[in-house]
Amino acid sequence: MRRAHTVDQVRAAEAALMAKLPEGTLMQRAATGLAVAISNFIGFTYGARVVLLIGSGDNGGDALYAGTHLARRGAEVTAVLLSDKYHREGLAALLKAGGRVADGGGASADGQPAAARAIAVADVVVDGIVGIGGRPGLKPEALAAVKLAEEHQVPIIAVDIPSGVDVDTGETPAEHVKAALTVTFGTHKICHLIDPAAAACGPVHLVEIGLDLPPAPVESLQDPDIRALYPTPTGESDKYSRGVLGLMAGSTQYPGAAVIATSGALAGPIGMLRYVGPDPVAEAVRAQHPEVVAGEGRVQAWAIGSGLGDELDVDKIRELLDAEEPVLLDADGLKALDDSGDRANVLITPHAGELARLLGVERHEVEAERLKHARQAAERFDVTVLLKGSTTVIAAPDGQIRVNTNAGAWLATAGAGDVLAGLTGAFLAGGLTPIDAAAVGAYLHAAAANLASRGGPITAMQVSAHVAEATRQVLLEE
Ligand SMILES: NC(=O)C1=CN([C@@H]2O[C@H](COP(=O)(O)OP(=O)(O)OC[C@H]3O[C@@H](n4cnc5c(N)ncnc54)[C@H](O)[C@@H]3O)[C@@H](O)[C@H]2O)[C@@H](O)CC1
Ligand SMILES: Nc1ncnc2c1ncn2[C@@H]1O[C@H](COP(=O)(O)OP(=O)(O)O)[C@@H](O)[C@H]1O
Ligand SMILES: [K+]
Repeated sequence: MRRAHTVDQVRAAEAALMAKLPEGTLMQRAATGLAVAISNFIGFTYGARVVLLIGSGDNGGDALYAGTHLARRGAEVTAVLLSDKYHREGLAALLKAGGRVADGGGASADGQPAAARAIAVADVVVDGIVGIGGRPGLKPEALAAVKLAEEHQVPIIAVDIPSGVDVDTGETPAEHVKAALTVTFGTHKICHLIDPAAAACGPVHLVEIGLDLPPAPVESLQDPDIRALYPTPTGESDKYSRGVLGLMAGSTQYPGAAVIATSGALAGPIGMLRYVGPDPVAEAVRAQHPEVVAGEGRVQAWAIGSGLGDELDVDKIRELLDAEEPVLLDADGLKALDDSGDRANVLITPHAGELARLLGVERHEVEAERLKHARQAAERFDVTVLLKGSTTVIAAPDGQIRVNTNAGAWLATAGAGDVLAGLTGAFLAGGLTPIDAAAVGAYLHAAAANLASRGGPITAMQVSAHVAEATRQVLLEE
């Protein structure tokens, strides 16, 4: 499990730990881990050219002490001070180890400010501008230094967070660093998991510093968590006890959606699938998937909505929403959602455009503030929300958040959402709660896509065809 905590939680845990340790211990732990990560990233230390962008807080202190370690091992370390306020002891240590300070203003022999020259030829720039104390955006001097690194294609390693992003929401309302690697301390922060900020982090490397943390408001499940949650059949299982899913998807307008959602559902943990829809569509489904039973009957959960188009029986869907069995509501089916009734067993799977319509806002607003809007919808409709996109945000009505970050961009292909609806519906039918079904479904969907893609284009049917192998890898790995 990857866990992300809020800034306030991190600060409280840090204060509790600092009270027990000699002064400066935590920063030394952070800086040592950071120095190792920088060395590993560059691939060598002796002679490496490292520029540190130093802001006014402890984030700059981390960078200065990491630079000190590197300078002691023969790196050419240059600090660029972006503010009159900076970590004095950190800079003194760096200078003592042979590092230097480059002035942003004063021109050197070739007429360029020394800072600009150092950045242009650096192997790596370290972003110690701001950490968890930062507000979104970059001040002009910081922005200029960051732009220069980008212009010269010098990779930036972010200390704790890419400066300029909103740490607790993952929003990026202003200019920010785009890191090749982020080295964080103690726990993940929310911006490491939620787009668009997550995309600005690059890979995130966590350095343990010994914080004792409360339960995390945002979690991201990994292989062992999926293994623990998966409803694996036992010797006692039969096709009914494994779960039967009712699927209401596809239409004469979009028959393919029914076939694709079926392929997703059959790749899940269920023992049987009942398809409910127009006869010609049911025929198409059975032609591809002869194991499917057509027509209504007893089910443990419903997946409703993918590709229904205009052929939407709103009354019927509302009846099922009001019934006891859990319901996954996707795509066109979302038009039947209203904010009345007990919906604790309902999971909705909108993309940003569909969530925008539900909330009466613009799509770009949802994309910019994904966490906020997923939470809002969960609260307002009393449902669990799985918001699709490059990172999938799952919000439960009780405030729990899960994020799935393992999807590659090749998954953005027509019909991939239908596969997800079928597959995730199958986990509801297999007995998982809406939030667990959503997390396991999204994870295995993305893992299957990665297996199918291996860096190249894929179709939705190829995604479902790889779910079994992705599942096997997760279940058998130890
Ligand atoms: N909290 C922890 O558990 C630990 C924190 N450490 C480091 O300390 C950092 C937090 O240090 P601080 O609390 O000093 O905060 P920061 O280093 O994030 O700096 C905050 C300062 O920057 C200024 N500032 C805010 N937004 C700005 C912006 N957009 N542009 C320019 N200046 C801005 C503020 O006025 C404030 O003085 C962490 O991110 C981490 O790097 C580590 O040393 C180890 C442990
Ligand atoms: N940039 C991206 N990177 C990774 N996954 C993505 C990206 N964009 C979309 N996805 C995923 O691809 C799927 C697309 O679903 P959806 O938008 O419903 O498409 P469709 O309706 O064509 O099936 C979802 O699982 C979504 O999370
Ligand atoms: K930073």
